[in-house]
Amino acid sequence: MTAPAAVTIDRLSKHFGPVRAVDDLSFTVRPGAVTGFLGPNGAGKTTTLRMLLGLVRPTSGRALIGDTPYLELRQPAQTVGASLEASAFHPGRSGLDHLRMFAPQVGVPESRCHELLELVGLDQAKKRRVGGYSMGMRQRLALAYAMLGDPAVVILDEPANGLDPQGIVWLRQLLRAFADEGKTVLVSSHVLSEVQSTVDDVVIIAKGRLVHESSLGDLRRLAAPSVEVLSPTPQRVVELAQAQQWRAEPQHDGLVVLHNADAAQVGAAAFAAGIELHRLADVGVGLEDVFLRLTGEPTQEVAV
Ligand SMILES: Nc1ncnc2c1ncn2[C@@H]1O[C@H](COP(=O)(O)OP(=O)(O)OP(=O)(O)O)[C@@H](O)[C@H]1O
Repeated sequence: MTAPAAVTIDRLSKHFGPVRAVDDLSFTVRPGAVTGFLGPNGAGKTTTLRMLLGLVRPTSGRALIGDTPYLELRQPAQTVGASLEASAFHPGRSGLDHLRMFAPQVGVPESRCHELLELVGLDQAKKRRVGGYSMGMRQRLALAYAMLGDPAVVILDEPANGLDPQGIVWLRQLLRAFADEGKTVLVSSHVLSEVQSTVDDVVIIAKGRLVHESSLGDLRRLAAPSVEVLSPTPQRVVELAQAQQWRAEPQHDGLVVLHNADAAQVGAAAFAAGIELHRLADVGVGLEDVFLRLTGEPTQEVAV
């Protein structure tokens, strides 16, 4: 593996005619961690990754591996491993043939192809034509392809697509092992819940722009708890909230939603203040809600 390198996206833009697919985007991805690159469909993730890999020319800005644009890397396959399109394999060739053809370019012996096919769980299927592979098997092959040169930077576009639950656990462990080795791992997804047990850091974009960049822990802290309170005296609940510095959102028929508080705190404070409550329930804001709020996606469009 070459020396670890960070990925830097610096004021990157790509316009397709009137469409601002990526719009003045900046963020960094550090070595030794798994970073989730998140955003709803059409947010600009793939376009960003394609620019990072020199496949699309930016309208403006820079995308760097370490301090070098991809196209100027001296040993690209040993530096960056990417799987952008798991469906781009030739259907008539076997998984093994795909790796074998790529191996001389990467400068690795054929034994490395077998080693990787075993690592991704395709040992039994390596001589079968890729046309007969499932989506999950293609994802595994794409991963083997990306890892052939033991790159320091690993970029995977929606790698969990098509994987079954066991496959997702396997992928999570593999990405963790890569990060533990010091690799820079960038994984895109349009579903936060799919990667929330895998990633250390998150970069969230919407409509081509950065909306959030932090550790997953910091994102979790944004998912503050909320409580639903039903009272015959909602005004007193609002006053209590003001005194306690909770944000209150009065609803209808005596219902008030309090933010940054949990049911135990509200119950105790209402009891101490002698406020009658008819209902008290935690309605915590989950991570996915925070993601939807940040990306401006209406909740009802979320598939469950
Ligand atoms: N070659 C192109 N020509 C015109 N518009 C494009 C092109 N490539 C992407 N776009 C547009 O740019 C925007 C961002 O697309 P992109 O594929 O980068 O998003 P994404 O976040 O990867 O989405 P998804 O999760 O659906 O893959 C979309 O509006 C898309 O239609």
